[in-house]
Amino acid sequence: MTTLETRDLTIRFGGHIAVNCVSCTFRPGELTAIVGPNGAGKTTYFNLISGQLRPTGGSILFDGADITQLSAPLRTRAGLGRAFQLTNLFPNLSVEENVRLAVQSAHGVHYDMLRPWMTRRDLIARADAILDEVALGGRRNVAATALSHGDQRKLEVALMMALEPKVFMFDEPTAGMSIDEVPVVLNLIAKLKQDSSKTILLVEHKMDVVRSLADRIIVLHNGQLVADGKPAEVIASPIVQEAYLGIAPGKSAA
Ligand SMILES: Nc1ncnc2c1ncn2[C@@H]1O[C@H](COP(=O)(O)OP(=O)(O)OP(=O)(O)O)[C@@H](O)[C@H]1O
Repeated sequence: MTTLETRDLTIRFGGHIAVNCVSCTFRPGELTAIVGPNGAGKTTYFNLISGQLRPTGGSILFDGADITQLSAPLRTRAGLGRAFQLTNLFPNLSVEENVRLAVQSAHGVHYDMLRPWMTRRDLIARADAILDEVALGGRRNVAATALSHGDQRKLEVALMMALEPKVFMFDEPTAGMSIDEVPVVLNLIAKLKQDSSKTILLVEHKMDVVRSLADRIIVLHNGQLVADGKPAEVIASPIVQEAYLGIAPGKSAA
């Protein structure tokens, strides 16, 4: 079964082809790491899938439906989860308020003067559980904008979890985090993996993170898909050794 598929997905910026005819399928219960050197097209590929960019060629299928022309918000509503950027959210609201709003949105609960949201104990409990999972319970009353970089990344993950998507897309989720903050996010992703109905895509530079989490690795290089397979096979392949890890054939990877 396939949740998500890109067919010959392509985008040109002027004369430069940032993503070049990438065909790939993503399945539930599988965490696919997307790796490749700087400028390989990983983030652009993510932006195409989540709808931040429109392709110049090819198509994207989600649950069998062609979503190539669907807006980013509609893709989110359909179940494609991409970590939010706090600038697009409510930076002056507290951590707790942000998570509650995301939970509320996921359950289709809108502002209702006759029924204050505080009566929805189930949704409040869900928001509290997510805050605990991302280890932000102690920061619940802090304005999102006042969080440390690491805590902001955790809040982004919390908001994505609150929306209960079918596909989770993580773009370097631990980038810029201090060493003691990293395990919280990695453990969260590992926990998400236990739900076999979820499809997880992870763009990641750190090979130790990729090794510990990935069921499969795809490699982008100059916008093209150059390798796709089990982590051990892909890491050992000559193209990854040379193009990505910068290791001459015949030598072993670190
Ligand atoms: N909006 C844009 N306009 C023009 N060129 C762009 C645009 N976005 C990306 N590019 C170019 O497309 C190529 C792929 O960039 P992208 O950010 O997707 O690479 P990446 O693999 O995510 O790199 P990194 O690992 O450094 O984040 C780069 O050459 C980049 O300069």
